[in-house]
Amino acid sequence: EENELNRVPGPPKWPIIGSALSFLGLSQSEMFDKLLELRLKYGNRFVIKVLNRYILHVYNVEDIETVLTHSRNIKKNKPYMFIEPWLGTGLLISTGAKWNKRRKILTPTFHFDILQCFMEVFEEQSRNLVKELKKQVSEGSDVVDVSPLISDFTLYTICETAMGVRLDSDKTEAKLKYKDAVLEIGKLVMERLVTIWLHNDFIFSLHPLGKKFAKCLENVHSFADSVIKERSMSYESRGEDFNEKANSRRRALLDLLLEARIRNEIDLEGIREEVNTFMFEGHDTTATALTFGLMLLADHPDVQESIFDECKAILGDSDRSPSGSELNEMKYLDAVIKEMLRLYPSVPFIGREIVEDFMLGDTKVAKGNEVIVHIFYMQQREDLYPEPKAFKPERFLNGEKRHPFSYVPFSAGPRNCIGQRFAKMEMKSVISEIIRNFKLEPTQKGARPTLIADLVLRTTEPIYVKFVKR
Ligand code: HEM
Repeated sequence: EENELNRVPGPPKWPIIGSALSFLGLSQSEMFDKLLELRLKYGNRFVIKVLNRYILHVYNVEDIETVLTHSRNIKKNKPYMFIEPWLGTGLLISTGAKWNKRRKILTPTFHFDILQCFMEVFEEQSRNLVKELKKQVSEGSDVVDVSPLISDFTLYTICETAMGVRLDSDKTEAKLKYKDAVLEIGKLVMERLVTIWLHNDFIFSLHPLGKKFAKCLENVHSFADSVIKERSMSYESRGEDFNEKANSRRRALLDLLLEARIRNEIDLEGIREEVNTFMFEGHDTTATALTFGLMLLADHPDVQESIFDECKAILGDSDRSPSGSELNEMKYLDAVIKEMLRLYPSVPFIGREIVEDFMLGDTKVAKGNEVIVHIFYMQQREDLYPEPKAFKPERFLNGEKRHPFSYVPFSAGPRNCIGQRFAKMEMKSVISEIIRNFKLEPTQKGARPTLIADLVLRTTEPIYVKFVKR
């Protein structure tokens, strides 16, 4: 039976190698552009064939809805296997019964009440970040490379909330090594993706890139292991007290896992998988969103003033931090964050390997094929968002009707982002704190960085923002 995807347009599908030549040796930014070019050339559904794999790329809202809401096609596609040595089959990568069970164990961590308890940490870390920025500004370094500073903030926050561990100064070196290794892993994985002979695990392990990868794994894993060790020790020493109400703030995701281990629902290897998964997903995605977000704000003083006014209306002249419910009242800031994630969704595309045949309109997508959902480009379609490149938070304020799947920065359906409410609260906390203390200015008005395809959306050059004290 012919594979119906063979009939879908796309770059030439040569025997054996398929379309691989179109991608050979592309840099990460060329790769990003290539996907746009192919869409312009072949339309909102096209197929890339790599060796014997058919990979269907979709940009239509209806197609995206069909793919994301399928209850059994929840398996991640092949490239996710390249990060499996790092994250294991934790929540992001696992599938079937294992995924189901883990999602059940972990869901309570993101319950509304627990998020309220995390507020204290968001607040403290937001204040620390502002303090650090003030220090830099008073020393004359008012133009800041935002990404490293922001990713410190999100890493401290995820470690203290989800892992129950504070990153004190004695961990500075391990933290830096961890962050460098995460960046390096992204580059290595993308390079491997466009170099098909390195898809083979054995060849990769012998290649210099594979050796570098192994070194990075040591660094990320040893950081995660030290966090687990520290938390297990305090968990054991607290004994029965641990569940008392007074300690509830401290009951982090890692504690749920340690408790599940006592009930034999997860083993130590399983805990490592989830700690590695959440440490990465919980810090890098949010840092990316905030970095692009600050860049957009710097370019839009009017939006900054509206955020400032909203904060003032809710908090008056007080300089205390907003509570969880006050953050919930900040509807304008909500719309700002939505618009940031429309233009710069931290995860620009996601992939599935099809395990059960399904129909996409009149095209059968058979078991074994792969589908890529293009969040980034779909959210910039002119027919969905007039003036798609413009940063206009009002889009999300005036009750405009739009298809629910035309906005999916956190994905949707059964495998949506488990941390989305966490991320939004964290972003609101830190953006409001920054805007209450600074006016942001661009170094070059209207400039937009070159984007690259990586584990999350990144740029070829650092993003600089000028901070001026209010
Ligand atoms: C602005 C910030 C964030 C964005 C844009 C984002 C986006 C996403 C997206 C698109 C997915 C689906 C990925 C895929 O199918 O491959 C996802 C999954 C996931 N996210 Fe997030 N995320 C964010 C923040 C967070 C945070 C703060 C956490 C943890 C505290 C987190 C934990 C996860 C996990 C564990 C998954 C896998 C869920 C599953 O498959 O069951 N994310 N996220």
